Amino acid sequence: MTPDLMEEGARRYAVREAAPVGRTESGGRAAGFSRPMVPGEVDTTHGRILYTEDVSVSFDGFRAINKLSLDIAPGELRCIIGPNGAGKTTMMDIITGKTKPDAGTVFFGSTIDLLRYKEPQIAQLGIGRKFQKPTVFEQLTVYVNLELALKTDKGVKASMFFRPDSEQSDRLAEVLRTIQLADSVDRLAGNLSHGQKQWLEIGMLLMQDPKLLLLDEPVAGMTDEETARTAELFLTLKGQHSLLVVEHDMSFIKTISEKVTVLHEGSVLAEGTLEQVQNDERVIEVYLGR
Ligand SMILES: Nc1ncnc2c1ncn2[C@@H]1O[C@H](COP(=O)(O)OP(=O)(O)OP(=O)(O)O)[C@@H](O)[C@H]1O
Repeated sequence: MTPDLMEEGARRYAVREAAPVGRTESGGRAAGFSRPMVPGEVDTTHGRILYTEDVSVSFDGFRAINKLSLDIAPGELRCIIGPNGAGKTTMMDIITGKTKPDAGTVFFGSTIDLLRYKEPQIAQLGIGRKFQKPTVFEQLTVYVNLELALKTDKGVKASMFFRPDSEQSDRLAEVLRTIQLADSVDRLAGNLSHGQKQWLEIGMLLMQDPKLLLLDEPVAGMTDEETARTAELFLTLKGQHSLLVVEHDMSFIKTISEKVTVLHEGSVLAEGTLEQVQNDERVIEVYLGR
C-alpha cells in the first residue's frame, strides 16, 4: 500500500469510528480531519488538548459568550472563575456539545472539530463532565456504580450478565483507590457523604478514561476536610488528565491551580496565577463593582 493510500485509509477509519454528524457543509470544519489519527486518540502534538477561538453565542439577542478564546495544555489543571452570569456554564455547554455557538472554533486536540459532534459523541471522544450536584445510583453499591460506568453494552440483558474482565477489574480497583473509596465498595451510594458521592461520580467518569474533565463547582457543599481531599484528588489526576474546574472557592483554587482564567461578560478578562488575577484592577472592579 502506498503512503497516500495508507493515509487515506487511516483518515476514513478515523472519520467512520468517530461518526461525526451535522454541520458537515463547512469546508473549514471538514478540513479538521486533514491529518490521520489513531481512533480514540487525541492529537496533542501541538501542545493543546482544548482550543477555542472567537466563540460567541447569543440567547434572544443577549450575548452570553463573546469571542471567547481558550487554550488548555494536555495534563493541565485550569481553574475558571468569574462573577455570576459570566458565561462559565455556557462555556462548558459549548465544549460538551449541549449548546452550539453562533460563531467560532472549538477543537479537541489539533484535529477534532467539536462543533461537528453531538453531545453523546463528544463524551465518547473523551470529554467527561461533572455537574454541580452528584448524580449517582443511590440504591446501588459503590462498586456497581463504577461497574455501570465501564464502556460496555448498556442493554438490560448485557448489564445483568456483565462481569468485568481482568483489565476492567484492575481499572476498577485503581479508580477506587484514586477516589479513596476502596474501603466502601459494598456501601450503598445513597449512604455516602456528600463529598464521597462527588468522588464516586468523578470515579464513574474516570472509568471512561476521559482525556479532559470539566468540573462545575466540585467542592460546593463539602466540609473543609472533604475539600482538602478533593484538592489532593485533583492534583493526582492532573498530568494524566486535563481538568477544567469552575469554582468560586478561592482557597480551594489557591491549593490546586497554576493558571486561572477570569471570565466576564462571556470573554476572558484576565489570565495568570491566582495572585496575579486577584491583583488585577479589572478583576477587582468586576468582583467588587467599583
Ligand atoms: N438558555 C439560555 N437562555 C437565555 N439566557 C441564557 C441561557 N443560558 C444562559 N443564559 C444567560 O447567559 C448568561 C451566562 O450564563 P451562565 O449560566 O453561563 O453564567 P455562569 O458564569 O455560569 O453563572 P453562575 O456563576 O451564576 O452559574 C447569563 O446572563 C444567563 O442568564
